[in-house]
Amino acid sequence: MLTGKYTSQLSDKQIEQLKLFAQLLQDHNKYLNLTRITEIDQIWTRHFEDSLQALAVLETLRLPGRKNSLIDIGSGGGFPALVLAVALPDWNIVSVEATGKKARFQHTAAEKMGLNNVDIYPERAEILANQFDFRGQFDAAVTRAMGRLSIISELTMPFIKTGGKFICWKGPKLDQELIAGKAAIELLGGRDINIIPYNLPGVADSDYKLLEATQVSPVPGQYPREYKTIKASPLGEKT
Ligand SMILES: C[S@@+](CC[C@H](N)C(=O)[O-])C[C@H]1O[C@@H](n2cnc3c(N)ncnc32)[C@H](O)[C@@H]1O
Repeated sequence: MLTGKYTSQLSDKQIEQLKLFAQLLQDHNKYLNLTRITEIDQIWTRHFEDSLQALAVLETLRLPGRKNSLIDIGSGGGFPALVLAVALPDWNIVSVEATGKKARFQHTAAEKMGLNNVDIYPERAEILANQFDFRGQFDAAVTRAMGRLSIISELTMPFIKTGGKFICWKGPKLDQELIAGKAAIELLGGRDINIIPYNLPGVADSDYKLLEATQVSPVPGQYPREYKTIKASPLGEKT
């Protein structure tokens, strides 16, 4: 398996957990369609090492004597939620995935990996975001491969506490999405947008970026709107 900056820092136990996760992904992918990436080195780089890029930002949120919390919106086969749950055993991780069979796969995988710091919800983000014990409760809300910035910010930011972080993984399309995305993030109470470029081992000409923003005030109560409205008139975009 091909390791990178973050996967090479994992303990033996964490490596065993991720090896098992890779095996489960390969086995279940045959009928669940969890990922297009099925070759082992590619799983380690494009899924595991990629998911761990958020550690650079998450480590800045740690406060002594208290458990941090993170929510992943649209986690699919478990990225980045389960990978971060392996790397951050002292964090509470919540994984939200609308498709029941993918959420069930994550449940099986988390159990087999012996993870007791992750809860998986087969639910839509825009429903959970209005529930008292989810709204504004998390130190970080993250999302990967979930679509345009102007849409995912509305689905993800309502979960973040004031002072917490919004983090999303982006590729070359970020440049086209950035003006509207920034406007959306600011409408939703986010500031200090920072873009962190990164490379993955063995991936030539990669143009990957992590976008982070700080939640400086609560998301206004009218957001998130219904999904069809979010899609029809994304925040910050001219429609
Ligand atoms: C392209 S996949 C990305 C999965 C994973 N984050 C990854 O990086 O591989 C997007 C996932 O988001 C889920 N999804 C889409 N809209 C959602 C919503 N409103 N709430 C929760 N999950 C959602 C879909 O079911 C799908 O599994």
